[in-house]
Formats: sequence, C-alpha cells, structure tokens
Amino acid sequence: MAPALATVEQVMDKKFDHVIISSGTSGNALAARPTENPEISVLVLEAGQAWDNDPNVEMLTGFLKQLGNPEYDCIFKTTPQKNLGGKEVIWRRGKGLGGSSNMNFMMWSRPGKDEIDAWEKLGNKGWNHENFIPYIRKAENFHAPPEGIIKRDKLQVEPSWYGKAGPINVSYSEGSFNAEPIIRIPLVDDPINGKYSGTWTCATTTNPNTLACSSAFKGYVLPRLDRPNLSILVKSYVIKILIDSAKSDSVTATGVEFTHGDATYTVGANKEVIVSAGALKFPQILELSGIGDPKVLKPLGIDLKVDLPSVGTNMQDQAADISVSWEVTPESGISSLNKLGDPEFLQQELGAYFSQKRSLLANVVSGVSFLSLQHVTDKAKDIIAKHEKALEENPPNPDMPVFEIIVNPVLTGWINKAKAGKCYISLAFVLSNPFSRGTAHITSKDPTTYPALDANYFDHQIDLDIMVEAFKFGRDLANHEPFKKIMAREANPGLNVETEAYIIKHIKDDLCTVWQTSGTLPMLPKEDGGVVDPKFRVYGTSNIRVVDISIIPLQLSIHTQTIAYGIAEKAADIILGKA
Ligand SMILES: Cc1cc2nc3c(=O)[nH]c(=O)nc-3n(C[C@H](O)[C@H](O)[C@H](O)COP(=O)(O)OP(=O)(O)OC[C@H]3O[C@@H](n4cnc5c(N)ncnc54)[C@H](O)[C@@H]3O)c2cc1C
Repeated sequence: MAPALATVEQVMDKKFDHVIISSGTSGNALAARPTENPEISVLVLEAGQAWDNDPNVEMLTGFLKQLGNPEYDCIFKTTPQKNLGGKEVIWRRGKGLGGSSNMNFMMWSRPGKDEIDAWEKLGNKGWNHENFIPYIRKAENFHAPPEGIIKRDKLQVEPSWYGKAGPINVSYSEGSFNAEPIIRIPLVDDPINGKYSGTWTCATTTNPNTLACSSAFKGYVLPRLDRPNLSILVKSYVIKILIDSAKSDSVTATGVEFTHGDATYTVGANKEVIVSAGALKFPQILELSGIGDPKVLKPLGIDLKVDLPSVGTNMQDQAADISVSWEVTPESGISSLNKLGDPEFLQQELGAYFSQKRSLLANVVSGVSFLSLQHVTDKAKDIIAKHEKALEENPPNPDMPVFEIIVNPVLTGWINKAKAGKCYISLAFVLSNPFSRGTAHITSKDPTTYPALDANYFDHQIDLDIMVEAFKFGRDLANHEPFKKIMAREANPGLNVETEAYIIKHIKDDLCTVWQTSGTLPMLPKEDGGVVDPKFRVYGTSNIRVVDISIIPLQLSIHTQTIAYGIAEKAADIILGKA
C-alpha cells in the first residue's frame, strides 16, 4: 500500500519546528529520531516520489534497473574534465523517498580508526572513532550469519560488535560473490573494528529472511509514518532557504521556498532548517539562498547573506576504472550477471528468487580489498618523493588504504561485448582517497539548472600515478591464485593495453566514479575553509544545519553510506540536546 503522505495544502504556509530538505539517506534518520518526541514537529520536503513495493527498489539487484532511469536517478554529470580530454563523467544519485540508499550497491563498511580520528585532528572537537562508531551501531540491525557463511567467508563475527536494534538490516549474504583469500593481499576477518587494509567480505544492507534491500526510508520512516508530528511532502523541489538577515552577526532561516507541480510555495521553520540533499545539490541550495562566495553569487545577481567562500569547494570523488574483465573457465562454476540478458534464464532466476531465496538476482557486491600504496607497488617511496613538495602540508599516512579492488561477477568495459554463453568477472579499481579537489557551484539563478560539478580528476598528478600502479597490480592478480585457475582470458580492455602510455590512455578514457562524492561543505574551522562547525551549523547562521556526506572534511577510503547514517544519528542527538 502506498504510504500516507502529506498534501501540499496541508503544509503550505504552515510552520514546523524542523524543516528537513530531502528524504535521502541522512534525511530519514533525522526525520525519525526527533519525532520520537511528540512535542517536536518535522516536515520533510523531497524532490522525488514515493515507491510502492517497487521491485526495482525492493530486490537486491533491482538497482540495475534504476541506474540511468530519471524516475529514480538524478543523473548528474561533471563539467568537461580538462585532464580527461574534455570527457564528462556521469554521476548517479538516488531520487525519491530513500535517496541514494535505494539505488546503492548495499555494501556496509565501517570507517577506519585513523580516518575518523583525523577529523578531530583537523579541528572538529569530539569527532573521533570511539565517539562516532556508536552512532553507526545505532543504525544497525545485525543478523548474525549461519556457520556456513562464516566459514565460507572466513569471518570472525562477534554479534556484540554490531548494533541489534537499529532500522537498517545488515547481514552477510548467501548471494555474496567472494574471491578466496587472494595471494599477495592479507585476509582481514574483522574489518569493522577500525583496521581494514586487506581483502575481506563486506556485509550488505539486506534482510536475509526476505531478500529485500534495506533502505533509509523503509527502515527509519515507513514504520513511523502514523506519527502526527511527522509530515512528508514528495515531489517538492526546494529552491532556497528563506533568510532573515536583520541581525548583523548571524542570519536566521525563517523557512523554505519550494515548487510542487507548477506552483511555488513557502513553509516556515520555528527552530531550524536542516539540509540533507546530498553533496552535489546542497551547495546549490545554499548559494541560491545567498550563502557562499561573493565571486560566485554577485555575477548572478544574488544578494549576499553570508560571505562563506568555501561553499562548494573541497569536493572529493572516488574515481574508478571499472572496465577490466576476464572470461572465466566453465570449470570455475561462476555464473555472471550478463546471463540475465537471456529472457528464459531471467524468468528462471526470478522464480528461484521468490521460491527458493537463492538466485543470481540475489547477488550482492561484497568481495573487496583495500590497499595502501606500498602494498601495491615497490615504487611507493619514489611516487611520494616525486610529489613531496605538493604533499608537504598533507603528508600521506603510509598505512592508510588509498586504493580498493571490488570483485564482480559481470563483464564490464566498453571495448569488447559479452559473448553468448560465456561468463565473466571484473575487478573495479577505485582511487578511494584522492588528493585532487573539485568544486560544485551554480552557474544560473534558475534552480532547475544543475550546478557545475567539476571533479577536477587528476589535478593532482599523484592520483594518476597511484591509479597506474594499482591498475598494474590489480591486473596482475589474474596471474596468481585464486584467480589464475578461473580466468580463461582477459576480455577488457584487452592485452594491447600494455605499455604505460596505453594504460594511462585507458584509465583516462574509461574513468568513471563509484558515487561517493563528499566534502563540498566541509566541517572544519572557518579559517581553514570550513562551512559547518562540529555541530553541523553553517557558519554565520543561527539555525541552518548541513547533515549529509557534504560535511566530510577528508574523504575516507571506505564506502560512505555508513557515514551518512552515523552523521544523521549524531545530528539527531545534538538536535535533541543529548550530545
Ligand atoms: C549507484 C550508487 C552506488 C553506491 N554504492 C554504495 C555502497 O555499496 N555502499 C555505500 O556505503 N555507499 C554506496 N553509495 C554511496 C551512498 O549511497 C551515499 O554516500 C549516501 O547514500 C549519500 O547519502 P546522502 O544523505 O548524503 O544523500 P542522498 O541519499 O543521495 O539523498 C539526497 C536526496 O536529496 C534529494 N534532493 C536533492 N535536491 C533536492 C531539492 N532541491 N529539493 C528536495 N530534495 C532534493 C534527492 O532526491 C535525494 O533523495 C552508492 C551511491 C550510488 C549513487
């Protein structure tokens, strides 16, 4: 049944204690926690729509049908990238109740100790691993795996390490596709405890009993929709925050302006406006509201309300080469997702999904390896020395993972197509901790014009140097067990990509993203380029908070949905005066 949501007539011109912009991954946790107190009223404005038991949102491989479909996907793209020969890179993002948690690949990974402790060292008091992990645990409803899966995935699972009472199902799946422990890469059997360099099986946000994908709206809000103090309006696109700038030291948000259908409406905020519209859209909302860099706002004729030049800077995107695949031998027993292109096979697998809860359609992405630079190449010291001057201010931690390899049972790459009856695996190579920084700024006053998203890939040459070495290392894994015995031949990009020059060309031609862009509104001291303080408040405002992965000051190697949930849980405690 479709959830009972508000109508525009029920919210227009009304006042709510908290107005939350978007029902994305962070937005739902923020809507659910404060409304536990019946005295607090919350309105959520979400640009997309509601999903009513939609198999594309419910089923584990349903995201494949969402990618590129404008009903589900915001479909951003970067500006032409100067270091990629002008190529524009498509960036997927979820739209509608649940945001990107509906379309992500469900991997559930906790951050490393050094990564979160670094945020505190950067000037964010109280933001360290020890304090932050309990907030991630709050989101978790962990399902301890059966002995068979523990053995198969070589896991150490101590249920007390995980949260049990949270809204998001976290489990190790039957449908995991795991490489065996990889020669040359150490196995990590407890990657959730603050150190995750090595190879391991990742948990995913799946309900192992129903094989349903667990997302932010379904977990946090759907069971609480009957709360009279919670209103959600879908198809409401926020244009800007309404600001009272009568006081000179800090401005106050009085409400929000949004469109719904063909009309424009306003709604009031008694206490706060909280923006959780994601790292790509939020800078736009702030800039249209007059908060940002005068050099961006003035030429567009936008009145400056808060002079905050760091809005939309510090963007960090995990770049990836996902187009390296091998045909596997028939003896490997690996069945790849390409086979789902055969309608008869697809029907068979759909039947098995619902009747036996076992199917290729229940496959989850879970075989990951995180590697430091010196693990990948014996040139690590040379590469760091070569860039010493540029890295002076921010020397890399030699043990920190900078690179990830993700194993997938599917042919990827654009050069060669899948052959009928053949099966494939691919290794995605991810530059997880880029040194290059990009920007997200408006170029027009028109709120429907997407912001200019400049990832600035390879602006820092060290990013390309790392990609090249990691590509060579990852590709060479096919010559070692356990891959050697299953790889029949390289399908993409193919062996003519051999010299360093060809490798660089291939990386640049095929460069894409793994959609973990963060940092556009960093939590840092203002004098160091910060936009929000450690309590999520936008500098120069009394009641606007940013609560999503825009605030990440320094990218993590890990996947970011755990961070989005942890951030929102922490913000909820702050809003409720508990932290
Ligand atoms: C394809 C894909 C695969 C991924 N795989 C993984 C993975 O396996 N593991 C992992 O940990 N992370 C993964 N991620 C990343 C993870 O999903 C995100 O980091 C996280 O969901 C971001 O949450 P958020 O709250 O910042 O934004 P989102 O969840 O993206 O929410 C933003 C919301 O804002 C709404 N919105 C935008 N503009 C407006 C406006 N003007 N008015 C009103 N509403 C607006 C959007 O409709 C959307 O609902 C993946 C992401 C993608 C896209």
